[in-house]
Amino acid sequence: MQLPQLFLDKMKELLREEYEAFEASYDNEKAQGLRVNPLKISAEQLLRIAPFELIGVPWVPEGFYYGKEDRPGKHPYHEAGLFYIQEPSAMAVGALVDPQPGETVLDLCAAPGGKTTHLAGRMNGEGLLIANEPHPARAKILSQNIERLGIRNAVVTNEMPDKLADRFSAFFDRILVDAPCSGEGMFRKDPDACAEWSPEHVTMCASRQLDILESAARMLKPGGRLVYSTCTFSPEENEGTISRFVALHPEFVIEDAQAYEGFDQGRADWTSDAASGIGETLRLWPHRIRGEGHYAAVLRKTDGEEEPARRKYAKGLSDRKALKDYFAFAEETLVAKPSGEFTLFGDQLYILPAGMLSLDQLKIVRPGWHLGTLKKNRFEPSHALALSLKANEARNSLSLTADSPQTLAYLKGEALKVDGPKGWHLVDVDGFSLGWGKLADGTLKNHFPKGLRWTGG
Ligand SMILES: C[S@@+](CC[C@H](N)C(=O)[O-])C[C@H]1O[C@@H](n2cnc3c(N)ncnc32)[C@H](O)[C@@H]1O
Repeated sequence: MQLPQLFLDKMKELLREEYEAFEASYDNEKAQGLRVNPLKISAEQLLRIAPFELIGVPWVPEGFYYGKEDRPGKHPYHEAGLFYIQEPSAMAVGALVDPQPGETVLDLCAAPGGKTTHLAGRMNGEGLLIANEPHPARAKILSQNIERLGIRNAVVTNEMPDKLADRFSAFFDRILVDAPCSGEGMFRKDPDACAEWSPEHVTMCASRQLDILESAARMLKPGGRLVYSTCTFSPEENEGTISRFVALHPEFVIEDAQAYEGFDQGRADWTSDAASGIGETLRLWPHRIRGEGHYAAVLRKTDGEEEPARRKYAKGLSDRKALKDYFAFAEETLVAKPSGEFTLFGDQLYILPAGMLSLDQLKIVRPGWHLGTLKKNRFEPSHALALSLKANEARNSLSLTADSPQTLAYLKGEALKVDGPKGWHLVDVDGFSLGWGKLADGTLKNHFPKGLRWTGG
């Protein structure tokens, strides 16, 4: 592939004796990975049932390489949210954030959701996860991935970081800034990143990264953890950005990020005025590990303003009479009824994650766990609700197997001939929910979303 000559010249000067191995890595086969979704299945179980060969990624227990010929993204298990296709070096970042169940966590540059879904898996449905993405179309894809993975406790916002910071000052236990960058580690995957590259673009990215970190700093609680990552190699956007940030914010210290065999350290000699501790940050190189490359820094906020004494929290619906059709649906269809603070966005019904602040004046793509639509005199469950349920959590289900023609027909949006009681049925593949169908007179009407339906043979 044709890489920008100025980029190659720069890497040669930086990497010296390692440069040849770095350049040669572009001719190697691309490492392809998937990360198991613990909200649905354990790694051991996926290894037992997956029809493709999976080999563990050494630095994350949830991560696996799959083979060149395999297409896990085109398997029904992908539709059931059992895993997320993710570049293996990117998996190191979620592990560094290390969120715990019950915490308050922000993913500030989140689309398409590789890291958000990793964080959500580690939080195990407990606590509040806010995933933000300023580009509207990308925020929608992020929201769809949250839905497919069955995540209940995430809110998706579509804001610029400074606008969020005005609402969420000193609010989060952990924040991830997976910053927009010049994408030098994406050149093999994304030809646009290669075409867009220029020294000026690198400088522009570095300045934007510092702005984003400024907002992140305001939103972190004292004692909180901030993880910064990029998929680029340029020192300006890595050691440079972090050193400038720490110089402006003495209340932040760089912590030792856990390195695995093959990981390299941040280079103090690649930036002027390197922050103390820059050598504790991580560089992942495509010629040293099986992955495209990444940079990551872990910082701790040691001091700063505490949470404001008074906060405005999001309020649930007080008039539950408006939800009578939903309650009737839940009674008839669900074994365990979702509980929490209900909220309506137009006719869309959600449950707010506990501890969510007021959503007023913010652009919200997903205010929480999406239950469905209040229609005239009836309730229609959402795809998100289906994917967040275990097969045995619905009173009626239709169990299919991955290789059955009915599964393919269902994913294509066809109606199925089925015997059983009238009403909503949760369709599952090998015990993992896939979507809804509504049964009447021996025909299951297909409610797999139109935009997700499989086309072709
Ligand atoms: C490296 S990507 C994030 C990848 C994502 N974390 C994942 O793992 O799937 C950076 C994201 O930041 C978004 N972005 C661009 N400008 C931004 C800004 N000023 N503030 C926050 N995010 C921004 C981009 O649209 C892009 O989706």
